[in-house]
Amino acid sequence: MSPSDSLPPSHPDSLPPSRPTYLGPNQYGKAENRVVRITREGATHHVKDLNVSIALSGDMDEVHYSGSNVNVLTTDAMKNTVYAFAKEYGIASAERFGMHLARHFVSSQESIRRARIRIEEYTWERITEQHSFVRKGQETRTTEISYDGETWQVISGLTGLVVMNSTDSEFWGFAKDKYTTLPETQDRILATEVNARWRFGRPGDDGADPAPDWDSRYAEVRRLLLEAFAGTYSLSLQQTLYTMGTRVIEGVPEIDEVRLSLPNKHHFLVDLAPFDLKNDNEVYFAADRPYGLIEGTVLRDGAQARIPITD
Ligand SMILES: O=c1[nH]c(=O)c2[nH]c(=O)[nH]c2[nH]1
Repeated sequence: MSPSDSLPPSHPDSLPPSRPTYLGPNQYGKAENRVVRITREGATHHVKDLNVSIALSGDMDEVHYSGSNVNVLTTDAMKNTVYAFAKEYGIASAERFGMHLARHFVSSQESIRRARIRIEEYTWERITEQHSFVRKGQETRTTEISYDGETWQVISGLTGLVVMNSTDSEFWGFAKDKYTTLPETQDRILATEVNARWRFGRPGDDGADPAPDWDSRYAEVRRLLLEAFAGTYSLSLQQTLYTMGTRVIEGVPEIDEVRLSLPNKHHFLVDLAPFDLKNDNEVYFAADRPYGLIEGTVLRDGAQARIPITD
């Protein structure tokens, strides 16, 4: 039974007798507020990444029956509260943050009797000591093998490897037309989900060439991709893509081609000025769509592009 099921429904006696329906359990709120909070300890950054869903209930008969909004705290205000609290109080833990929000809504609004805060937390592990992170949860390893009786082609890869640099990323100097509104930035979060495929130029055929050790190559490519992402001071995701591909080609002699598809997981600084709070690159809205999609192939000198462009 969800908490809302236990709420007493509006009593039919309180309605005009002619009314054929009455309002049962109800709740409302802002779902999936994606908040990323960066805390800086010198050059060492800490990340909290939450998906916060708020559901409030209380004296909400009138808004349903007559449309009167006097008791309605806007879902927009709920969203703003998440971001403002992230700045003002930080996010020590999802539980503490959720309790803080729930208490706030119930105690600050007379019409709100119950608050349910659901939080999903995405955990980030460090790639480097300071500001590069990989999201916990296994990526998917992929491979595609073709053989025509003579020639082997092996294209291996990974999908869903989510990484973030909480600094060392700029984006400015771009072309501007009359629809360009994106502000230039000298310090932004750079986050992406690495989707990579790499083609072995010499896959071996149980004959002359010994086959590569597939598992150790996979581990090596993954490590090189992460190190290149973390270690690149980025002026664009395109530049980071090229560096990542190059690092793999340089590091693994059997690989001739790397294709990367990198969605730009945008993190927008939240404007906290309306609440008299300064956002010093601390509180971000993690948007899930639309997203930039940066794709490209990096080739060893002399190699042909053979990885199909499927995305
Ligand atoms: O690294 C980026 N490359 C782009 O092409 C682009 N376009 C955009 O709006 N933001 C970004 N960021």
